Amino acid sequence: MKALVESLKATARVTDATDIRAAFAADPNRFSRFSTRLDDFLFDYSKCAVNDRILDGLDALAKAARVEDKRDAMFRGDIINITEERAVLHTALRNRANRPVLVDGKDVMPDVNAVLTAMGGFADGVRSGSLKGATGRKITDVVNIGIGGSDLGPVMATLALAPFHDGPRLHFVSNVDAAHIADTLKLLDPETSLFIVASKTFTTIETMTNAATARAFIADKLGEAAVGNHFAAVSTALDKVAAFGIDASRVFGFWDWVGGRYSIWSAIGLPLMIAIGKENFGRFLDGGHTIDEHFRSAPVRENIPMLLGLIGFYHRNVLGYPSRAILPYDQRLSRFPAYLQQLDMESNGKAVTLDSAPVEFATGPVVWGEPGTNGQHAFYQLLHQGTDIVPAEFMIAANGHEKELRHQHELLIANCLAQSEALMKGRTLAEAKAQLTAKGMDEAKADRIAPHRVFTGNRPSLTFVYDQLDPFALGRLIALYEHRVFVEGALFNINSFDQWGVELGKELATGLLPVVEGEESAEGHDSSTAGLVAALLKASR
Ligand SMILES: O=P(O)(O)OC[C@H]1O[C@](O)(CO)[C@@H](O)[C@@H]1O
Repeated sequence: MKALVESLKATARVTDATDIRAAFAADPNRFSRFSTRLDDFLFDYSKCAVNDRILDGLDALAKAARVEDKRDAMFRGDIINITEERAVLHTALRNRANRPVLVDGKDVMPDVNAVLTAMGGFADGVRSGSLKGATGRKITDVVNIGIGGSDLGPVMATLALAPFHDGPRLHFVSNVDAAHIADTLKLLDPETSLFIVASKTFTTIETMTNAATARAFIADKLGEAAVGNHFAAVSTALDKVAAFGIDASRVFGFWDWVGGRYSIWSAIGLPLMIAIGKENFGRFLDGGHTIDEHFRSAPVRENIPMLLGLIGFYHRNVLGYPSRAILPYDQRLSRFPAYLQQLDMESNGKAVTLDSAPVEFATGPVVWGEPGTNGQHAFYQLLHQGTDIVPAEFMIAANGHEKELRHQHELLIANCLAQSEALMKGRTLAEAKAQLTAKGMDEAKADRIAPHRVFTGNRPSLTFVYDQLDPFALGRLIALYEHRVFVEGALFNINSFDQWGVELGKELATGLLPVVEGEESAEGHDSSTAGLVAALLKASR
């Protein structure tokens, strides 16, 4: 692998692959050669520094890393999450073909379908008003209490699918900061509120603390007996949910083979289903499923998640770019960058291989971003003229939902395309100077100002185009990025499905709580931590 990467570096140096601008000038067909489609879904990677030799090299890399074998092992239900000894089967949750999927010799599909049916019944009941609060009133507000994968997916997707939202209002409480739940409870009438406690493990301190606060809110206002009508839960730990006091008929299970950050397709999607209805939720699963079928069968040069992963690896390990920007030109995807942060960084922010050895490559990059056009007026300065190169990943719908405001959508499209064009083309010193002198600036001043107005160009970007942001398109987009993370993880030879890196901070927080509460001394902690505790205790009222 290392040798193949070195050879790719050499190829990138000696060919003119890295001069994207020149590659466009030399080849009028570059777009059609380096873009691919899945129905209405278009993936353009022509504005990346690739050519056929680079892509062949990446293909060889994928073969050497046995990416396709690893992919098949995932779909088959092999124990690929080796540190937790689990299969990885979020794909079974959207297996609309209903093909048997075996875990320990048992087909999981009947259980998957049974939970989906139960979710549908519950969602219908809440939406229609047949499932009421304890005082007989219809539920108007649903509050999801969860964090990480038990929050980000439903939050992101609910915002994304706002035009399809015809169920009760949704709220999301995740942070242990009391401000989050307090600000939410202020908006609610307890008689018409339903809380969904969403936690795979049902031990996460933030979620359990917020759930206890919500429980007290209902019990205080409506009496202890009302709690049952105002709570539901989503978890793999059904015994712990029962201990919390939520009736089994309002508990929706999933399985240890669904990672938290891959769980939007499971019962964790219940709030989304309540918002948009079970039919639309089904379309969302359909979208994910079409990408699974595509990922499993398309040849590398037509396989969008495979190409996306290979180009991601190329940017990180051949060209050495440390981050990637997710730039949806779709305001309703405003939380998509945050969602991808967890998906990508919790999956591939690792330093040990599957053989428990130090990794030989730079693993997952920093993932960040904001929707356009807002980002243009904030951080795009650095994207265009900063000293780091940040590959940009643009996404845009051909059609907005606001037909009557088509001109605004056209403006959005123009901005999206202009940004990728500007990143690629840039502006030379001569062009900058000519512009200034054309406006009447004298030569000496133009010489001084022009360097500030140079854009080096040759900055890579990818663009996704879809017809319209609907449940199907969103399902596709998420599944696509899930598989990209898989491909990159396979190339890094790491386990993308555990998250031990979040444990140490959790352990230390548990140890620090009695110190912060003033019940234990800070002795044994470093002087900075002890000093900060002392300052906070002194200032606390
Ligand atoms: O659903 P749970 O078990 O409450 O976990 C929430 C989140 O916490 C994490 O384990 C990280 O701390 C994530 O992987 C997960 O999505």
